[in-house]
Amino acid sequence: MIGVVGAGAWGTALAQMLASDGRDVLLWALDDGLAEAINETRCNGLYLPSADLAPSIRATHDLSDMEACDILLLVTPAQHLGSVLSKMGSFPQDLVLCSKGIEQSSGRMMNDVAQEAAPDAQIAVLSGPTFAHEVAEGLPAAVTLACGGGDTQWERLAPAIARPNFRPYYSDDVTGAEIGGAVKNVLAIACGVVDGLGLGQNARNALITRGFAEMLRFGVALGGKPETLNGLCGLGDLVLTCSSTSSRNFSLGKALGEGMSAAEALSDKRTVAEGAHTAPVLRELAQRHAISMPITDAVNALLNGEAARDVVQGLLARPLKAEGHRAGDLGA
Ligand SMILES: NC(=O)C1=CN([C@@H]2O[C@H](COP(=O)(O)OP(=O)(O)OC[C@H]3O[C@@H](n4cnc5c(N)ncnc54)[C@H](O)[C@@H]3O)[C@@H](O)[C@H]2O)C=CC1
Ligand SMILES: O=C(CO)COP(=O)(O)O
Repeated sequence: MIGVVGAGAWGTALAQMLASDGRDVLLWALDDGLAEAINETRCNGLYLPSADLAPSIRATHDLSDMEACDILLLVTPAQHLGSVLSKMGSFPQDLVLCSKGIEQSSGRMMNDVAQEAAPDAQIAVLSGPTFAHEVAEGLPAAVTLACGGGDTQWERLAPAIARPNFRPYYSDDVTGAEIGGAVKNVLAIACGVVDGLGLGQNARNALITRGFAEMLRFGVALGGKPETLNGLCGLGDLVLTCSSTSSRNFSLGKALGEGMSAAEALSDKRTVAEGAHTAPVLRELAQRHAISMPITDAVNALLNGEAARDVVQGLLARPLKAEGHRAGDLGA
């Protein structure tokens, strides 16, 4: 049986997608009341109210129930993955990371967090342009499934996860896949700001393109492959998240651009805008590796309370330079 750890919007949507052909799915919810409500009403009213959940999904609040699963999809917010895994007694062979972020307290990617908790498990990363509500509706989507265990892990996971409208593409680049998902959330905040300030579509697409250059510089410097970042979990997810108010990160940026204070915009604690948590640690890592990431710096300035117009002005006033970059080039 396949298990999904985390019953937010994405965990619930993945459970619904996996159960679409009648297969059993066990969904772990942090909140006892939520697990009960899902089992009784077939609805996750807190995080994905629009979906009428399939009968083969069963929710539980008891993490030890997840030990019955032979594959676990991990879908907690990035900052909570370590604490949830530390409460689990044993793990199956395959752990599939679906969270998008970097652990603030340690600067570690989710892969390192999971590998420490479960040293014998093989880690894969599922990431791509996938708004939860669309996947839950059964609309077509494609993702990168980066398998640390290579071809043999892919052969186990692909048939367990693929469905007619949900297409995983194989990669062996766990690092690149993780970096794409984590960095695009920070860049989506910047694109939301441009929208909130009414700066137009030219500006937004300039920011997406220059943001992608940042993602590529950072990803390659940390060991990811350019072709991974050019794919669904990098460019694909960046374009989706930077173009729609369905994104919590884009919406957070938009609110900042419209004049809301960072403190107020961050006060919704129920749903997660991962970019706000990843931005400071991403900046720290970039500085440590001497990688130029001006848009990431700008998002940090915004989250620290600097006025949106001043931050944008600062980006536009940077010295003029060549656009092209080579893989491995850390300069801007
Ligand atoms: N919503 C989406 O469309 C997508 C989300 N993701 C990623 O999936 C991850 C989870 O996001 P969502 O499901 O959207 O979350 P959400 O914003 O819908 O819900 C918040 C989740 O955080 C959990 N939570 C809060 N405090 C916690 C704690 N102390 N320990 C453990 N869990 C805690 C809640 O139980 C809930 O599951 C994020 O990393 C996100 O970037 C990835 C792809 C799509
Ligand atoms: O990761 C996502 C789409 O691929 C969801 O983006 P948000 O977390 O910004 O809503």
